[in-house]
Amino acid sequence: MDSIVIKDLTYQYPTAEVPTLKNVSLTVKKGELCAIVGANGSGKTTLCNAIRGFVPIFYKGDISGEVLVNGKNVQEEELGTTAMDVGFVFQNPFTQISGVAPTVFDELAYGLCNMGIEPDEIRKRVEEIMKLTKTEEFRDRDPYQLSGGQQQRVALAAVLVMGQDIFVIDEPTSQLDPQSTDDIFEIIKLMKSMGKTIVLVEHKMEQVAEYADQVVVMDEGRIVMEGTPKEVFANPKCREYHTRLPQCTQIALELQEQGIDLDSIPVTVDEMIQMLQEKRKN
Ligand SMILES: Nc1ncnc2c1ncn2[C@@H]1O[C@H](COP(=O)(O)OP(=O)(O)OP(=O)(O)O)[C@@H](O)[C@H]1O
Repeated sequence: MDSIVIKDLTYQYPTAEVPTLKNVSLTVKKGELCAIVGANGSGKTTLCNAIRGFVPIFYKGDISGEVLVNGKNVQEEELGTTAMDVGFVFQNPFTQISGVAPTVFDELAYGLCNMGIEPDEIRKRVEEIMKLTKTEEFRDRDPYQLSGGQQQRVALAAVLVMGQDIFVIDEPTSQLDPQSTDDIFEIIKLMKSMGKTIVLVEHKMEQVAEYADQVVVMDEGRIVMEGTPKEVFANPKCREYHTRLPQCTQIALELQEQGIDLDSIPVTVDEMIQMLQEKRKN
């Protein structure tokens, strides 16, 4: 089953002279992680905003084509209704925090309280998600006094607790150090294991190669490449779109350019190890 279906979407902001999204078509299957990559300004965030219905309902502007989320046309929904189906995580966790909850526990409970869920059920769901996301250690702390990485973990836990099936996560690790980035990807891995559908904008290609089922490369508002991480990153065309490659892919391509014969181009460290082991055997 498909969670998100985008059909020939063209969108222009009211103040822009040209469309920001041009004839974008994309299908994300239920339970899969679709990574959107591409240069700054290529339209990744605008595409995310189209999935959650903010484009055009909030931003206005001209739109043609369709965005279906769980079979519903988001342009026909009222602003905010799509949030019942799609959980959204922003680049800056500071903007995600409600500002009304004195502790991390209350922050996680806040959205559920607004939905009118029974207190016992709220407590149960919050405890469970805090355990799964390893945010228990912050439970009594003020969300604003956490580090950026800790805040981002809380932001992910706060959307996960709401129970939607689809998450749109826009550059969650852009301000984080390597350890905090790994912590965020542990939660993304957890979301995948729970069968969630994820659209992730991310510039860290090692993690994209490891976790994505589908990679979409955007350039100047168009989808210019699409496929599995291997299909996209091992294709030399990828380099034309200002997209950095996973480090091991980069090394393999450079070895090949130096005349070293490789049987395949790896996109993850595991694949690279396997390839070198097989080469040693032959
Ligand atoms: N509210 C707006 N009004 C007019 N133009 C906008 C608006 N928001 C974004 N744009 C323009 O749309 C284009 C795509 O922006 P968008 O933020 O979607 O790109 P992006 O790929 O997410 O970039 P980044 O990697 O820098 O976050 C840019 O040229 C940007 O200036």
